[in-house]
Amino acid sequence: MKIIIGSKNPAKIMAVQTAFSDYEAEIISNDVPSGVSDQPFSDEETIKGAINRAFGALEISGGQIGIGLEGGVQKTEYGLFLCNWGALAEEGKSPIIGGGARIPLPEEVSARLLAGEELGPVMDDYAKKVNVRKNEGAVGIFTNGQVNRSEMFSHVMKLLIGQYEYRKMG
Ligand SMILES: O=P(O)(O)OP(=O)(O)OP(=O)(O)OC[C@H]1O[C@@H](n2cnc3c(O)ncnc32)[C@H](O)[C@@H]1O
Ligand SMILES: [Mg+2]
Repeated sequence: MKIIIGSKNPAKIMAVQTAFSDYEAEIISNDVPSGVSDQPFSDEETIKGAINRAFGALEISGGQIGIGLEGGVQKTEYGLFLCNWGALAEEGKSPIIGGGARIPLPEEVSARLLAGEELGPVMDDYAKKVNVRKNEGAVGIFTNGQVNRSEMFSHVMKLLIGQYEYRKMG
């Protein structure tokens, strides 16, 4: 089975590899456009990005399964929350969707996003680190390393693969 991930981000790739470790699968990664803004600003937009990446990955490399993982933020009464969504695509079928853990962002970070900046660079600046988005992620920083970005996406992957298996059982 050939599985294509619609991203070259190592935190995402690691999550997909871990999730499919019990499968005999060839896993390929490819940069695929999300078709939504670089900084998605709602669950809907983030889900759409994940689905676009999943089908885009399938189209580019012609495997059996395309995976799209997308990060965004969602406004709530309690502040701006991190949101992360995943989609699993199979040719001719409706996409399987699953969402990740969510936590609020500190006011200082939210204000910059609301002013139009992207979370990736803002996090590097805030944490005084390089490439936070490819490593522990915002979730890793704000949970003191208890849950890093790859673990968060691993959980999303379990939700996707579980639903994929359930669908296959008929
Ligand atoms: O290469 P791709 O797959 O695009 O990976 P990415 O890190 O840009 O991730 P997304 O496009 O899914 O995320 C949308 C935006 O939010 C940022 N982002 C999302 N989650 C993050 C996190 O946990 N830590 C830091 N930045 C994050 C990311 O850098 C983008 O600006
Ligand atoms: Mg991106």
